[in-house]
Amino acid sequence: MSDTEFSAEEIDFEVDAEDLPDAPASQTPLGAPSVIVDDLHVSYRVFGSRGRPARGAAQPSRVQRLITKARGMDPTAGVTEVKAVRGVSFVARHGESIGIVGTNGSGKSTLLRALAGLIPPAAGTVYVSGTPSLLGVNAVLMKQLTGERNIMIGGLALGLSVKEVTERFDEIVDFAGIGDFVYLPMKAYSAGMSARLRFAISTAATPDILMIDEALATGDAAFRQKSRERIDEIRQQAGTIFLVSHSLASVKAMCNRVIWLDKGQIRMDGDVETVARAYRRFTRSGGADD
Ligand SMILES: Nc1ncnc2c1ncn2[C@@H]1O[C@H](COP(=O)(O)OP(=O)(O)OP(=O)(O)O)[C@@H](O)[C@H]1O
Repeated sequence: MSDTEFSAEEIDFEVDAEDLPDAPASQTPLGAPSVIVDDLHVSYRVFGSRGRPARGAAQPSRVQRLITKARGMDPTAGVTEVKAVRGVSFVARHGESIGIVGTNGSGKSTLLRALAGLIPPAAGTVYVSGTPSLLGVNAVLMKQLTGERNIMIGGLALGLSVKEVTERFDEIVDFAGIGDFVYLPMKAYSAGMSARLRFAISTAATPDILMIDEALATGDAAFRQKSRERIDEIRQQAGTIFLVSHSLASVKAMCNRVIWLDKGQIRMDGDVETVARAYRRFTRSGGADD
């Protein structure tokens, strides 16, 4: 779950729309399926929650109750199951760039993490052809280390060799536009600088399947333009991109298909114009159904 909360009014529909022409029709013919999602369900189990457990929620076992008690928590408190993704199915192909939109809590980040294999499905299956990278180095970047060290760690985590990271170092720093800040600990970076460096590292390896979660929310028009070009390059090399974003402008600029999630289910899946129009209408009506 992202730390950031957005209300429907805050969703940034028009940001830099003029700077970002809509994504051109892909030059790359769509290839074979890269990701097949078949009736995927993902749940979180929240322990120690009070109140009535969700219908069908598992009761804590004797061992779980003992652990809860040993931790000084109320052993009678229930286990609540949050069904974050409920029966999602779709096929993504090489060469596609898919935006995932939906209001807060609709399950976008959970879906992405499940596609990347970071959380196990409660039911259903995800088939992946290629290596997924969830703008992936987030987990390994360490704020107390310099950008330079983080470029090496992140590059290695993405499967590059030390030699390859060294060769691409200048290019990554240039792309991120952080100059000599690369020699300072990342905790000294602004949110925008960190986001740009993360993007630069994550796309240094041309992943087969690139998943981006809200990473482009920060960054000026020039950086967004560069990111878009990089995403097009990856797409042309027949990669698949998933972009979770609250900004319809980013989705329109970077994607050629949109999946709209609502309460953990696919509400609409189709071309950018059609889905964006319907989603905009939905959020402007305060999230009420027509
Ligand atoms: N670690 C967690 N433990 C328990 N519940 C969680 C956890 N992460 C997410 N959830 C719940 O799962 C549901 C889907 O959350 P998720 O973060 O996937 O939605 P989202 O569409 O990405 O939301 P946002 O736009 O706010 O980032 C929400 O009800 C959320 O409260």
